[in-house]
Amino acid sequence: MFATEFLDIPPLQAAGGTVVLPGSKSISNRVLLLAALSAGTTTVHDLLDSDDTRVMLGALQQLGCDIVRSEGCVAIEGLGGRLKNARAQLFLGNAGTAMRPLTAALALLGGDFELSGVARMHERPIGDLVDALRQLGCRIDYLGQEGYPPLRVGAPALQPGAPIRVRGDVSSQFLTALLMALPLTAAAQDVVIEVVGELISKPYIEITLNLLAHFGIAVRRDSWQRFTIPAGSRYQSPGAIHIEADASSASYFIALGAITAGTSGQKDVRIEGVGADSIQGDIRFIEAARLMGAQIVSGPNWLEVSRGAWPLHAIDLDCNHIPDAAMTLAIMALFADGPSLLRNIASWRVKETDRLTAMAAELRKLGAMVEEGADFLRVTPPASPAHWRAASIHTYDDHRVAMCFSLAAFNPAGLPVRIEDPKCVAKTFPDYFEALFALAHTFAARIPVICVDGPTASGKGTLAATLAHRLGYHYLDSGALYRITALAAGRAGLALDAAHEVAIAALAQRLPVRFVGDQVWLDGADVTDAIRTEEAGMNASKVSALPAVRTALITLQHSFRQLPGLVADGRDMGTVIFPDALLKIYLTASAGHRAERRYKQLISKGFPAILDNLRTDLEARDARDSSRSVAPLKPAGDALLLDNSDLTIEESVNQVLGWWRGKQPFGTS
Ligand SMILES: Nc1ncnc2c1ncn2[C@@H]1O[C@H](COP(=O)(O)OP(=O)(O)O)[C@@H](O)[C@H]1O
Ligand SMILES: Nc1ccn([C@H]2C[C@H](O)[C@@H](COP(=O)(O)OP(=O)(O)O)O2)c(=O)n1
Repeated sequence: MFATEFLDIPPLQAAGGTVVLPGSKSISNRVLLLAALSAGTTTVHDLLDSDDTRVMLGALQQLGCDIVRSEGCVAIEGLGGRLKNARAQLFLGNAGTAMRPLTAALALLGGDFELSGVARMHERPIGDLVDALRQLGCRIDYLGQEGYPPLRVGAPALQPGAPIRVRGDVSSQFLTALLMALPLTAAAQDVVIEVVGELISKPYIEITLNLLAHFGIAVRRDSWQRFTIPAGSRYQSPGAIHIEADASSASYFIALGAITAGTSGQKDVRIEGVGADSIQGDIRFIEAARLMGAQIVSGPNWLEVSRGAWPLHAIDLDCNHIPDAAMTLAIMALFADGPSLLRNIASWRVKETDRLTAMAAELRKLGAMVEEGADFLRVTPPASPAHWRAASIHTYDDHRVAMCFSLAAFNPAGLPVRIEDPKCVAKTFPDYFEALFALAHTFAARIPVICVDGPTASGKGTLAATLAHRLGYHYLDSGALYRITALAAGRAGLALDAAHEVAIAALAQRLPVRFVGDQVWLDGADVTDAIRTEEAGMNASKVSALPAVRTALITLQHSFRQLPGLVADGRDMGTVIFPDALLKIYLTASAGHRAERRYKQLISKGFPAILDNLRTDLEARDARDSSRSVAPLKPAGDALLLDNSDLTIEESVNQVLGWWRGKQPFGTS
């Protein structure tokens, strides 16, 4: 997951390959609650691991539910309709799929509960559900603003009998919450729910009914107005259940296939985990994508998508049946041959954020003309590539805003897109950007590189690794490659001199090296510490002076240039390996400072060190690195010099991040 302040996505060119999608949030949280209410143990396979499911699991545990996780599945021991803990303070984050159904279930089961969430959750209405539950005799009090969480739930004085009326035109989650909870009161008589007003998001109700059937509750539905839970209904665990992948998440990859030409190796985008026969309403996004020109084929649990019409066809569509996935249509509209109208999407206003306003504001930043109505959005794409803008997309703590706007990186103007707070995707798809980058392709020249070159112990590694961490970029420690080569040569019995240049270069060419987090593996052995000694550094300096060795390592170094970007440190990153890098830093510090830093570093790691010797050695290494014939250590002509003798690490990092921001087209957001 990218937990950075922002993620800059370089201009993307093409996409192809297979993505395996995470489980559906809607199905996951429904199944968790139903499993908890049931008698018996339910083993849940492919459960989504995300913020919202963690919130639900945490709440169920607080209520006394036994939950055992193992590889690929979670076992829930059902409470059989009786809570073990009837007092709890439940913090439910921003998970509507936890707040609403838990409110209903706990209000019927009775106890002393407080349900709260993040600030945005306290702005999301729940009054219609509370009103419906109060008709039954449930005791629910508002602890803040009337009609919104946080709530206190007490013991009910249930008066079953009359039909329960609930509004259906604000959020279908109210009806879902009642449908999932009311079987608790249906032991002796039928329970009837009547929907007041036009029911929105019907497909989500279909998911609820489908899952209830899995758990032994056969709800009778009369049109979309009246639902009857038959007397004698009892939750019964199905034993094991598989969670379908999230059809709303599939929308980003369906759109990806529709707007991109395939890569040379792979024509289509293949999506695994969900097929056209999914029980999720958002799967009907397929129809909308086809209307816009996408070519889609499907089989059991998979979809394959490729570009058909290009540019895409503009559409005029009632999106009430696919409220979440419709956000992706708004981004596809940027690539259409005229204005697209997305209608009947008023529910966007009460989601994670006011999505109508948010989408309009962010689409405009990209250069689109957008008309925002009470319940519609009209998107006119930028008139030509020159009308596109490089935008920093504010994401409003809304996972879907972050995910759908990433696709704007395929703009024809070749502009990057900045996604602010990219970790908000954790709500439903923590590894979304990794999945996107695994399929997306762009020219290497478009993948940004920051080079940090300089003498030993100037702090290159520290600076480069920190920059990479802060930007979500890959990190190349090129010195490590020379250190590993020297180690491998030594282990092969080769003297590190010109006489063995060809043999050492041959070793370097097929270096069996793997970087795993902070660890370095050579041929199956952990060499992380072995390459960090001063002797290893000196040996690296020796092999690095051999021209054939340098040539042998070029391809390996270039292979680190991957989406979304790279920070590389060494001696010749800016001069030889990545001469087109957007930002080149030449980092220095006085020999005295450097010797002292290295001394402290070695001592802290438990390596013996003598300060004077270190200084002599590093000056010898500087001299060799700077005077060799090939790729000598020197600043690139366009490098920015940074002497950090008197700077802290944080000051150096901030200085370079400031330079980096100054080179981006997004302004200083
Ligand atoms: N600006 C700085 N001020 C003080 N110490 C630093 C600074 N930058 C790095 N260091 C410390 O100096 C030591 C050497 O840094 P390192 O990144 O390994 O250097 P290099 O990669 O250039 O050899 C580390 O212990 C690091 O914490
Ligand atoms: N791009 C590079 C990186 C390192 N080298 C050589 C020269 C250096 O003395 C050794 C070791 O580099 P490394 O960056 O690991 O060394 P320091 O951490 O700066 O002490 O490798 C090189 O020639 N070119």
